[in-house]
Amino acid sequence: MNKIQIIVNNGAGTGSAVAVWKETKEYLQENKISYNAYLTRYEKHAVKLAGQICGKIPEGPIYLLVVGGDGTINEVLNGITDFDRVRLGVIPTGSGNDFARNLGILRNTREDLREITACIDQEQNGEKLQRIDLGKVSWEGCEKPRIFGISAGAGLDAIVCKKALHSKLKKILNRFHLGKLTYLMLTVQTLFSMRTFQANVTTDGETESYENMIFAAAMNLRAEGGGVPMAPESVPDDGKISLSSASGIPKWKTFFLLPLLAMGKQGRIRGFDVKDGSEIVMELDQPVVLHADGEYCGDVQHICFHCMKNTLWLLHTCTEK
Ligand SMILES: Nc1ncnc2c1ncn2[C@@H]1O[C@H](COP(=O)(O)OP(=O)(O)OP(=O)(O)O)[C@@H](O)[C@H]1O
Repeated sequence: MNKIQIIVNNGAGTGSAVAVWKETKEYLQENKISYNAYLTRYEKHAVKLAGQICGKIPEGPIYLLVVGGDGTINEVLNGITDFDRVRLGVIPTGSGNDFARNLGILRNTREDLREITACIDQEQNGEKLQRIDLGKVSWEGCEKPRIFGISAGAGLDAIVCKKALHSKLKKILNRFHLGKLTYLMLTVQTLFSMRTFQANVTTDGETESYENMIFAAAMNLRAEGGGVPMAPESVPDDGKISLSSASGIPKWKTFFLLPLLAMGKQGRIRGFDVKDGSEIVMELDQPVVLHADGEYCGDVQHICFHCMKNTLWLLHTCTEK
């Protein structure tokens, strides 16, 4: 069996990452499981590390664990060069952990590791692992399409993600485990200050126009932003992206509807819409902030979301949450 490879972001989350990594090492040593660990040293380092790991294991499955949050997982997904051979395990240590939460990955390190090692044994015994879709987003002038595990999107949530990346408030509130409050505060502030936009959305060849759009989130999994179910019916391996959008709703009304969105009860509200497709193209009337798994991509007008069906093998037995 190839050794387990582990990419660790010790700076993820609210300070618990170091303790989780210590517990992970203890578990692996107790169970005599050999591994190579790589600690991320700077932003985007995990992209490079994932690529190097794929390159140095010439054959057989690559058992790759990520000890980190959604940003680190996104970087790893963008660095993997051989999805057919990689089997990904996640030990969540971030502040949002939407990837893990959506897939029902437990937030108990030892339980997570037991599941991961059981999946490796399962594969060694010839049993199939679970595979999920990934999303890919490209835009005008992008050097390389960006892969996402959870979601990518334009408008309100993307602007909030961009602001949160450099938010001093988030760093302070994170210390008190109140990071989510930053998102709430930024969402309300951004909702009232942002310009809405017009969008032509083509879903698998069928075009629809939306006036005064507030956000459009292309969901690979069900929820983003710390568990907000933007696409409550989304299925992780159906070969489809769900584009969840809000448009034509007065901002004051949207403000009062946000709690319903947080509860996944937006289904029957006029102005909220979910469209499923394997390829979704958006043409916007002005540059709008775009994110992929919470990472800022650019201010863009032409966006293409594509579903990479059944691309990622997981070292988890997923229960959709
Ligand atoms: N040594 C490092 N120094 C500075 N930044 C780093 C380092 N290692 C990783 N990073 C950056 O930290 C960012 C955040 O990490 P991560 O997403 O794992 O944690 P998080 O933001 O707390 O989690 P979540 O996204 O689930 O809320 C990543 O986008 C990555 O680029």
